[in-house]
Amino acid sequence: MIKLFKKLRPFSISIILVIILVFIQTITDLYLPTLMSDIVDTGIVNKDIDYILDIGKRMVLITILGTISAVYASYLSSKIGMGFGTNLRNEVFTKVESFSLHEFDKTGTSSLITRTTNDITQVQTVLITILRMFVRAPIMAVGGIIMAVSKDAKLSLIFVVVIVVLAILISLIGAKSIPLYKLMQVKLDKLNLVLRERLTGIRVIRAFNRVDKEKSKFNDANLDLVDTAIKVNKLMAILMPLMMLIMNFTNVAIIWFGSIRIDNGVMQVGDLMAFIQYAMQIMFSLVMFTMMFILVPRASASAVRINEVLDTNPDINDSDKLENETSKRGYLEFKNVIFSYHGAEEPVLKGVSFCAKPGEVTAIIGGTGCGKSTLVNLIPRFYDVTNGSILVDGVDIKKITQQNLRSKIGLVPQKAVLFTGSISENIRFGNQGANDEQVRHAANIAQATEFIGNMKEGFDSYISQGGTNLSGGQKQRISIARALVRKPEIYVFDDSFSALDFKTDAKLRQALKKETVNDTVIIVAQRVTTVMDANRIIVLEDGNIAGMGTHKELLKSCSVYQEIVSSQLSKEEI
Ligand SMILES: Nc1ncnc2c1ncn2[C@@H]1O[C@H](COP(=O)(O)OP(=O)(O)OP(=O)(O)O)[C@@H](O)[C@H]1O
Repeated sequence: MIKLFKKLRPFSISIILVIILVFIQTITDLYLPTLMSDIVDTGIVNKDIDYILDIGKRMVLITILGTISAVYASYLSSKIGMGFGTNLRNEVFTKVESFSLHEFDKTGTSSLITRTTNDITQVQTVLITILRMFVRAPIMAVGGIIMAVSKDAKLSLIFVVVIVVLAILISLIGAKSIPLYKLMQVKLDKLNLVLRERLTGIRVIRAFNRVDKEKSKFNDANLDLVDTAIKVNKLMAILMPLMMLIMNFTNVAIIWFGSIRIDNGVMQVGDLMAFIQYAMQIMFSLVMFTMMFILVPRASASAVRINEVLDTNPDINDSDKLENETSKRGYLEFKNVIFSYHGAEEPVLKGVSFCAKPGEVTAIIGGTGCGKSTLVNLIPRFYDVTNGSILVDGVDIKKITQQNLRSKIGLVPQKAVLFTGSISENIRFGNQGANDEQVRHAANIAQATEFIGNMKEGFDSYISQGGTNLSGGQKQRISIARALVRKPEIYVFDDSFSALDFKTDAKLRQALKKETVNDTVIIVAQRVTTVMDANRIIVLEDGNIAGMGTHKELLKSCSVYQEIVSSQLSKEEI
C-alpha cells in the first residue's frame, strides 16, 4: 500500500494542512480535561465564580477551535481521498488499455473491473481514515498518557495492564480476520464474473430455460461471499463490545484505586475526573488504532491487486529501435509465422507465409478453429508472433509504433462490437474527423443506408448498450462502415459478412471492390461465394496453408478447397 501512497505527492500541501489541523484538534481535546480539573480543584473548592467563568470561557473558545479544525480536516481528507481515488482509477484504466489480449485473458475482465472499482474504493476509504486517525491516535495516546502520568503517575500503572490485554485481543482478532478479508475480494471477483456472464447471456439462459439453475449459481456465489462477510463481521462484532468492556473495567479500576488515593490525600477530585477523561482518550485512540488495524490489511489486500495491474508489463510494447517508414503503401507480408497462445501445447499457426498487395483481395478460408481469426489478430499486434515475422509496407510490425500500425488498418471483427451512442457516432469511431458526407458514403458502401433510413431518427438513432436494438446483420454493416470511414491502407474483414443475406453480401462486395481499388483487402470467410472472386485464396487447415491461389487454380490443385467447395456449391455454381 505504501507504494500506492507514493502517488499522494500532488496532495502534499493538503496533507500537511490536515496534519496541522488534526494536531490542533487533538491538543484542544487533551487540554480540556485539565481545564475542567482546574474548575473543580480551584474554582469549586475555593467557591471562586470569576475563576470558574474565566476557565469556562477558555473551554468554550478551545472547543470552537477544536471543532473548526476537525470539520476542516474532515473536508480536506475527503477531498484528498477522492482525488487520489480518481487519479488511481485513471492510472489503472490507462494501464489496462495498454494490455495485450494475453494479459486480458490472464487476469480476466471481471477481476479487472473489481480492481478498478471496489479495490480502489477500499484503498481510498482507508486513506481517508488514516488521514483522520493516523495523526490523531498516536498524539492522543502519547499526550493522554503524559497528561495522566502528570496527574497521578502511580494510578497510570493501570494502563500497562490495559494495553497488554488490548494488544493480545487485537492480535488474535487480526490474525483471524485478515485472511478472511483477502478471501472476500477473491469471492467478490467471482460474484462479478457470474453476474457479468449471466447478464450478457440472458437471452441464451431464457431460451434454454436455465433461469432457475443460473439463479441458483448466482445465489451460490452470493452466499459464498456473504458467508465470508458474516464470519469476518462476527469477529468485528465481538471486538467492539469487548473494547467497551475493557474500557468500563478500566474506569471501575481508576475510580476504585483513585478513590483510595483521594482518601489517602495524595490525589484531588478534579484530578481524578481529568484522569478518567484521559483514560477515555487513551482508550479511544486505541480503538482508532484497532480500526486501522482492521482496515489497513483489508485495503492492503486490495492494494496488492491494484499493484499487480500497475506492475504488469504488457508483453506488447513499442520498440526502442523504430524503423523509418518506406514509401510503400498497403503491402502486407507474413514470413513463416508460427504462433502459440500462452500455455497452449501446440501452435495454432505453424509456418504461414504469404503476401498481400494493394488493389488485391486476399481471402482466407478454412474449417472452424483452423486459426483464421488468430491469423488476422496478429496483423494489428493484438498478439505477437511466436516465430517468424509480419511486415507492413516492408517494415516488421514490431519496429513501428502500435499507434502508427493500427492507423493503417481498418479491422472489422468477427463479432460486431458497437458502443452506446448514435449510429453516426459509432461510424465516426473509425475516424473522428470524418464529415457527414464521409459517414453517409461509408454507410452507403456498407449497404447500411436503407435500414438506417428506415429508423426514426436516421443517423442520429440511438444504439443501446452493445447494439442490442439492432439485428446481427445491421451491426455487422455498421462495423464495416466504421472501418471504411477510416480509409486505411489495409482492410481486414474477419468473417464480417456471415450475418448478411447472399444478396446483400454480393452487393456489399461489389461496392467494396470499387471503393478499395488502391487498398489491400483481407477477407476471412466461411462461404465460398464470398471468397471466389478474390485475387488470392489461402486455404488454412489446422494452422498450415493447405493451398494458395485463385478459385480456379485451387479447384484443380487443392483437395481441401475442393472439399469445401463441393460441400457448399452445386456443380453448376462451381
Ligand atoms: N484467446 C485464446 N487463448 C487460447 N486459445 C485460443 C484463443 N483463441 C483461440 N484459441 C484457439 O486457437 C484455435 C484457433 O482459433 P481461431 O479463433 O483462430 O479459429 P478460426 O479459424 O477463426 O475459427 P472460426 O472460424 O470458428 O472463427 C482454436 O483451437 C481455439 O481454441
